[in-house]
Amino acid sequence: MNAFTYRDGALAVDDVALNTLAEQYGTPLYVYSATALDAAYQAYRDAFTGLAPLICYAVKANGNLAVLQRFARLGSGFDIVSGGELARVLAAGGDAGKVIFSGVGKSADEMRYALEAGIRCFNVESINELKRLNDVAGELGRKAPVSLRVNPDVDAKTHPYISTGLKDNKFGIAFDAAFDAYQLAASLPHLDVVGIDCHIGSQLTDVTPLVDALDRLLVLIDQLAAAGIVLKHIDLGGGIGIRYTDETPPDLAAYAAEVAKRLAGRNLHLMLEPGRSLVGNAGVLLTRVEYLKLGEEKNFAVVDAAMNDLMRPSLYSAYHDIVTVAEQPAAAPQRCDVVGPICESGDFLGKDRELAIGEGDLLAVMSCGAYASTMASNYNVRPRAAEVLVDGSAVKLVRRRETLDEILANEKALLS
Ligand SMILES: Cc1ncc(COP(=O)(O)O)c(C=O)c1O
Ligand SMILES: N[C@@H](CCCC[NH3+])C(=O)O
Repeated sequence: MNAFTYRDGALAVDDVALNTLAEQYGTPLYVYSATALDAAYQAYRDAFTGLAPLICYAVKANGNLAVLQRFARLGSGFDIVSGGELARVLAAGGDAGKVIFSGVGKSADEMRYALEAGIRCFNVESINELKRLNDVAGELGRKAPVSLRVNPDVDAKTHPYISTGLKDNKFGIAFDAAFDAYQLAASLPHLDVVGIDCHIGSQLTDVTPLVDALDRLLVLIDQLAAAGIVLKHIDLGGGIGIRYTDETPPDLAAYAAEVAKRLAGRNLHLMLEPGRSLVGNAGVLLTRVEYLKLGEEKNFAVVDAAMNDLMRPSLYSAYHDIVTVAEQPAAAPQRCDVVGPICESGDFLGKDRELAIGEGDLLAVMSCGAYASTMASNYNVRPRAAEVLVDGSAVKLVRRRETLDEILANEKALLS
């Protein structure tokens, strides 16, 4: 189901035409569909029914508080990678008892914060992190629940920047070193070894590598059990891809069936950390054409959104569909690069797109619910865009457009 469809001549989400949102809130503007968020979460629930997994939404994909609140109300847990993300989850009413903390560089302060908040589990990524966590938990007189993130060395077959489960990636504890790491963890007095996890990469269109990783973890789980280290949960990470253009996203039910087959008869609670697949197609970025620059070699549509708003095309050459909000625009179609106002040649949202546009027209950059606003910056002193959440006919502003005062305030206060 696509949440964004043409209705009465304009692209709309639920009962709301996107041009009315652009007029009211200005552009660039992120628009999210509450219905699509709920549907994506429910799709996981339905596919994995029977396994009753704890779904820990990966906050890094989209940390807007309204999005987190929506998932929290549906019963979701959260996968975080920083103290900042934990603060967001708590501010949104998320349950600390359903939070897992991933990431290779947890600071002692972040560990303290998470321990005091009472999170569910630390996904530990190195021996030295185990030792640090043991020390911090000891200082607080607590036991830290831990899972080891095992790097299964399987090829997720995705973009090299978002592949995480190979030997030469920085993530996790090497498969061959994991058994010894567990023995160390079990011997440390302030750690409680509860689980195992892996996350091999993002935007996967084939579940085979995920299932291969699961098979590898199960071998280790059995070796550990034989040595008296009995784990309570297995966390398979995220990684399920979405359709940006012509990809076929994996079938969740088929993935769940493979997992169920392998977990049958084992006393292991399943956890998942989906990010992109819960939010990616629940959002678009609205932007207006400022100028058309028609040239001999190339045409450019200079729009008011840029790489600071949406970094994925510049960073990964990622493809996002770009469509006119008007269903039948007046202009004749022409081929152009859709570029932003930033002083970088890499500042583009799309290349060689056939678009029927004139200056002032409104465009929607599709599939912008994940890794879009969260990766935004103030480069070229551009304010972060506003964000709205549409639910049926209700529209809620969930992030104001940043003001220049807000951007300047920090340093201004320190000027002498
Ligand atoms: C540890 C961890 N968990 C979960 C995710 C979410 O991944 P995705 O958005 O591909 O579902 C990521 C990001 O790749 C991650 O690094
Ligand atoms: N930021 C990446 C995904 C990174 C996943 C984090 N481990 C993207 O936009 O596709």
